Order: sequence, then structure tokens, then C-alpha cells
Amino acid sequence: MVVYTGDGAPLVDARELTAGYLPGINILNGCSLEAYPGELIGIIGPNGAGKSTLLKALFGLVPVRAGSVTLGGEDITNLKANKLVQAGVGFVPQTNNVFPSLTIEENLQMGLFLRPKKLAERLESIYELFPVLGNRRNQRAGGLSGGERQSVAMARALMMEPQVLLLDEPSAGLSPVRQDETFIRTRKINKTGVTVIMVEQNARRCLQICDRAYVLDQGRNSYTGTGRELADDPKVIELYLGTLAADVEAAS
Ligand SMILES: Nc1ncnc2c1ncn2[C@@H]1O[C@H](COP(=O)(O)OP(=O)(O)OP(=O)(O)O)[C@@H](O)[C@H]1O
Repeated sequence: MVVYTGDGAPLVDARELTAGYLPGINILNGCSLEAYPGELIGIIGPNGAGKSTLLKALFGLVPVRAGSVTLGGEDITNLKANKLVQAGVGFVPQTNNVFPSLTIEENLQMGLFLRPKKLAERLESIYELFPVLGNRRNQRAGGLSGGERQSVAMARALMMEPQVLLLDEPSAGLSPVRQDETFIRTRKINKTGVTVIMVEQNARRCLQICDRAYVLDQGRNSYTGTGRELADDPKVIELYLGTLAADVEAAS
């Protein structure tokens, strides 16, 4: 597992972001995040902490009022989503992330509208990573299960060969088995060299698979460390992971 110790330059560097949806109301209150090349970063924290808002601020979907975001040293603060996709950032929203009336393959095609000439080559490599999607390429996305839709959404974001993939609660609404599959798939994508920044409400599982994680609380950084450090930190367990779950795990 790659665990960065801070050597080298971060690929994504979000510094002291203030951001919000409504005038005068900030949801992010100066939170920061760094992702080094090849890292799998988790963002966890209580409901309403601003986790999804942070991801949306990175992808230009929520206005950043103060602070900055850089990608490979270039300022990308408040760039529009299409510019970010061209710059190498992929985003998978939590819901409404497929076109239900289109087939799997048409959904994937939509992911490459900025670079259509590479379609055959990209489809081949995506079907290698997601063989099930290849086998069912002509099926409409609307008829797929939640987990399968999540795969299509991830695969579509990967069509543009992003350097960074932003995932908003990929395991939300899935059964425990499907959640596990989603986490394994996310790790697999990360192993291909894609830096992943993932918001997760399944904090324990997220800490198990990520290199480093950020705990957000009220739009601020609360704790940061490797997945293991945070999973073992008594304060993080008490405040964010739940003591009962920890006791059960320790007793088993
Ligand atoms: N489109 C929006 N317009 C106005 N306020 C919003 C909008 N989306 C989210 N918020 C508010 O921003 C705050 C943070 O929401 P966010 O979704 O970022 O939290 P979160 O940490 O991802 O929580 P959860 O785990 O519950 O999804 C909440 O108070 C929420 O009501």
C-alpha cells in the first residue's frame, strides 16, 4: 500500500476553503485537503459535516469564496466542470449518475464526448476493468441494480482517463455485499494509477481501504492521518466511529 509521508508535491491541493450554497451561509469553514499522486483519500465525518460539499467545491459545483484548489500546481479554483474534466478530473455524483434510457455502452460513450476518436480503445480498457459491463453493454442502464449503476457511473467517469477521480458516497444505499464490491472496485481503479478522493458514510470500511483520510466536522478539518491511524485513534473511534462497533470488533 502506498502511504505518502508528504514528500513531493500534491496532485490536488485544496487550501483553507470557504464555500457554501446560499449567500452569507458557509458550509466549508476553512477546510484543507491534499492528495498525492496515486493515493486513495477518504473523507469521513458526521451527517452535514460538509463532506459532499467539499467534493463539489473541488469540482466547481459549489462556489469557493476563499481559499484555493490546485491540480498539479495549476490553479483550478472555481473552474467549470467541463474544464475540470478536460484537465483530468472525474466526478461521480451520489445519485442520478446514469442516463437510464441509454444502454450501458451509450452511457460510456457520453463519458467520452470531449474525445470521441478514442472510443474503441477506451471501451476496451474499461470492459477489461469491468467485464460485467462488457457482457451487458446493450442493456439499458435504467434496468440495472444500484450497484451496477454505480459501476456504470464510475466507468463513465473513467472514459476520459482522469488523473483524479472524485467519488461521492459510492456505497450509499447498497447491501453490505455490494458495498464490499464497490470498495474493492475502487481500490482496483486506484491501483491502475488513478488518484481517488472518496466521500464515505461507511467510515470504518473507508478507513480500511484508504491510504489517508480526513475527518471533517462543521466544515473544518477535525482529524487527518492514515486509514489505520484514524481507525485506531480512541478519540476518532469515540466521536466518529462508535464505541459499540469498536468493542464488538475488539471482542471478535
Ligand atoms: N444544494 C444545497 N443548497 C443548500 N444547502 C445545501 C445544499 N446541499 C447541501 N446543503 C447543506 O450543506 C450542509 C452540508 O451538506 P453535505 O451534503 O456537504 O454534508 P455531508 O457531510 O456530505 O453529509 P451527509 O453524510 O449527510 O451527506 C448541510 O447542512 C446541507 O443541508
